[in-house]
Amino acid sequence: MELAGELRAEARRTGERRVLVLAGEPERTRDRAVDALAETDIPLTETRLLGPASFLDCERHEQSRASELLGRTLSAVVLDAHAELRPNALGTAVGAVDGGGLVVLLTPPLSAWPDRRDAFDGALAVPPFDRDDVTGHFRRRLVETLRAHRGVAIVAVDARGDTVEQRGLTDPAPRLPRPPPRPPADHAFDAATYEACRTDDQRDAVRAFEALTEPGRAVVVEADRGRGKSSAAGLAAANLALRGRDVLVTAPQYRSAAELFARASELFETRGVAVDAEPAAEPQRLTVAAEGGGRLRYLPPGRAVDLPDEPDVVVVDEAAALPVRRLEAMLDAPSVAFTTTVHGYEGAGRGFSVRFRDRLAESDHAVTELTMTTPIRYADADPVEVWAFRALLLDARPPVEPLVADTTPESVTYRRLSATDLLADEHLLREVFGLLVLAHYRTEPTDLARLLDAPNLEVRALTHDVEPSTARRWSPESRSDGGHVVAVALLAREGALDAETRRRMYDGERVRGNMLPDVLSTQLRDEAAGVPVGRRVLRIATHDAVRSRGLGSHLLSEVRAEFADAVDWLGVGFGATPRLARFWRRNGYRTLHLSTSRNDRSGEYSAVMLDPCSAAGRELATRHTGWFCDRIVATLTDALSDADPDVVRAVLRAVDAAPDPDLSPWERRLVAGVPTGAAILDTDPDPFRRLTLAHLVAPADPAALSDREERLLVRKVLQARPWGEVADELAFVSQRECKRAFASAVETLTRLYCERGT
Ligand SMILES: CC(=O)SCCNC(=O)CCNC(=O)[C@H](O)C(C)(C)COP(=O)(O)OP(=O)(O)OC[C@H]1O[C@@H](n2cnc3c(N)ncnc32)[C@H](O)[C@@H]1OP(=O)(O)O
Ligand SMILES: Nc1ncnc2c1ncn2[C@@H]1O[C@H](COP(=O)(O)OP(=O)(O)OP(=O)(O)O)[C@@H](O)[C@H]1O
Repeated sequence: MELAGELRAEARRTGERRVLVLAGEPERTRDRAVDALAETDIPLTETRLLGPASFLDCERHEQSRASELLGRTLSAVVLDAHAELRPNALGTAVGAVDGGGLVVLLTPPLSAWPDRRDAFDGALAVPPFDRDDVTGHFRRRLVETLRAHRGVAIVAVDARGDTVEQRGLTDPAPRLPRPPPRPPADHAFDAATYEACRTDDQRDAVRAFEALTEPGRAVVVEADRGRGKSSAAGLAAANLALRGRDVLVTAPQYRSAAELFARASELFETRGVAVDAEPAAEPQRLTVAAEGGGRLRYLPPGRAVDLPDEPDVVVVDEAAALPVRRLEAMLDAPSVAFTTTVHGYEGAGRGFSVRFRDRLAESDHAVTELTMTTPIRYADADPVEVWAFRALLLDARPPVEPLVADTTPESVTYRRLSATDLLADEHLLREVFGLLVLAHYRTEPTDLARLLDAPNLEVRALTHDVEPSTARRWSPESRSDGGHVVAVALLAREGALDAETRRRMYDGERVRGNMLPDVLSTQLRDEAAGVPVGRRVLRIATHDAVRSRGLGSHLLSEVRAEFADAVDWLGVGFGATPRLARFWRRNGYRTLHLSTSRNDRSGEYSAVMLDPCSAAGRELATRHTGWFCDRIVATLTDALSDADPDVVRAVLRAVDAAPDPDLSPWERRLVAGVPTGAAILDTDPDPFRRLTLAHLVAPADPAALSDREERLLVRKVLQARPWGEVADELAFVSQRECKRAFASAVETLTRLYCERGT
């Protein structure tokens, strides 16, 4: 097959990538792939195979282990999709191939592929659904994009021979090589640094990093993958070290920061600067040998948060992958840089924006922000990037702000969007997916497949209808009524599980989907929790230009109106923050559980809340509320002793109960002795805990205690923290002062809860 050689030649000439699809029976396409690669000059050392069969003499991984390819620079990746296609593996495969390289995709005959159910589809079939309930929309759309996009060759392979359906050659006019960037007009780092930059974007990023020379600065660089942000940080970090700064670098794995260290080492070398490197294949510590020289060191995030040896500058690479709590800890350094990937082939992460932006803005650091767009590893106009971004919706965005700016709850329409509706209208699909991406930590290509094909998921949205003057032009086949998506909710059907599934779940076996029944039956030991049926709000997001206008609440009330007669409960599990807990409470959801370990990604404790809709739902909620009230005090002094007091307050306030402190006569005398200084908490904290719980869950007078008094009760009484620590945290001038405030709070609680009926 000469086509492969031609594709490779064109890819090399243009610095772009090409895709070769070989469609047919597994063995035939595998044989063809071997021939095709042999026809190119790509060595097997620069080739990887993703799939179950070892038919090429190169490194091979299962699709589930595609992440082994992340950050690699390869000339060819062969993805064998006969047994299954995992969308994440497709994204990762494309992302790992450099300009000049080929992605080879082995598939069943394309016309039949969408209707076949494969192993990945099996994973979308969560109980009580089975594989036949899964649809093939994602793959149908994928095939359409393969057929429609430039740079994609399709060859049908069958017993009669090969049929080239499309050649994938684009015959581009020769392009002038990109001129190297010139140093900026004024710059503090030397010219050699700027000469080492590959693009104007990278130069601008390095220039922005100059700010870190001073304390009190923060620099944020956002880019899609492969734009050279780690390298920019490396060039800057080397300069800071040359100026005597101690630069601490952290990243989820050293692998990501390795490029940063590589650029820094190269710069030291070109400048002829002697460095002491840690003697290892991958030096993680470089110290400038000259007098007054600084250093560059890597520490994993868990150690970096303590800022050992008080670094001058901290560089956090791939910040979106770290929990917000860790990012916050870095703000204690004099200057900090954060680089984050917005659209990666393996998924888009907006965690950084979602929760950290506000905290950064509130910090004392002056913030400089920058975006890098020009790719470095392949040419700017690479058609394979265009195809992959479209096929996997990696660049989906919500509508631009002016289109939605005047939205109100009165101007919107509630819409039930089926997968067919979404597929019929690419704009609508992009807006829905874009909103989900923008508002959440991590959205992967697999999430798109799930949205389009999983039988247990439903999409509900609010659209804002546009005035004719601002309405975008609709293509003739578009079936949308012209509204723009301003809020979206993704709902998962859960529960209604048969006895056998419930038993397996209760015994600790993992049952896909069904997160709330799973938590309630396995962890909270209630086998019957899987009987009622519900809808879990898997995600909800409002366009950030129109938040806090009641749209999220409006969407939830429409969802309730639609489902109240059909389900036993509506529910949610989310990384609890005070604002979010308040949002759910105001919308009628009530706490049943607060997890005892932090979520890996958000770093928050997860809350489970329910809004019962039927007698069975109410029964479920009532018994779990009771158990929650019985255990939460013990958990707060133990596993949850470090939970944020405002999270604890907000989560307790959302409990649907009125716990009775029920103090014995002796306990009342103990509590009554505290305001006068006669008695102390330590004698028996238990009655104080019951009083505090009663007040935080169902206050007799919600304004009786100040926020600070309530935090003090959480920290000291519920979480049993030492007086000194509590006094410091709550900014009391002394422990005495703190104890006095405690005595006064106890006096209020006594008045509210102990004088009744005595
Ligand atoms: C299962 C889950 O999806 S949980 C995660 C929820 N989603 C997110 O955190 C994504 C980002 N945030 C958002 O998209 C929105 O802020 C939503 C969906 C939380 C709320 O939507 P809105 O349309 O703003 O809600 P609405 O106007 O009805 O209610 C506002 C209340 O929501 C809460 N809220 C508003 N903004 C935020 C925010 N950025 N983060 C958390 N809570 C918020 C507050 O309690 C707010 O009340 P306030 O304005 O008096 O402080
Ligand atoms: N100035 C440079 N000099 C030499 N190589 C560079 C330079 N900038 C980028 N590169 C190369 O381009 C590729 C991408 O760069 P880098 O890893 O810095 O980008 P990134 O935006 O951090 O990407 P990722 O998100 O994939 O980690 C790397 O292979 C790197 O070696």
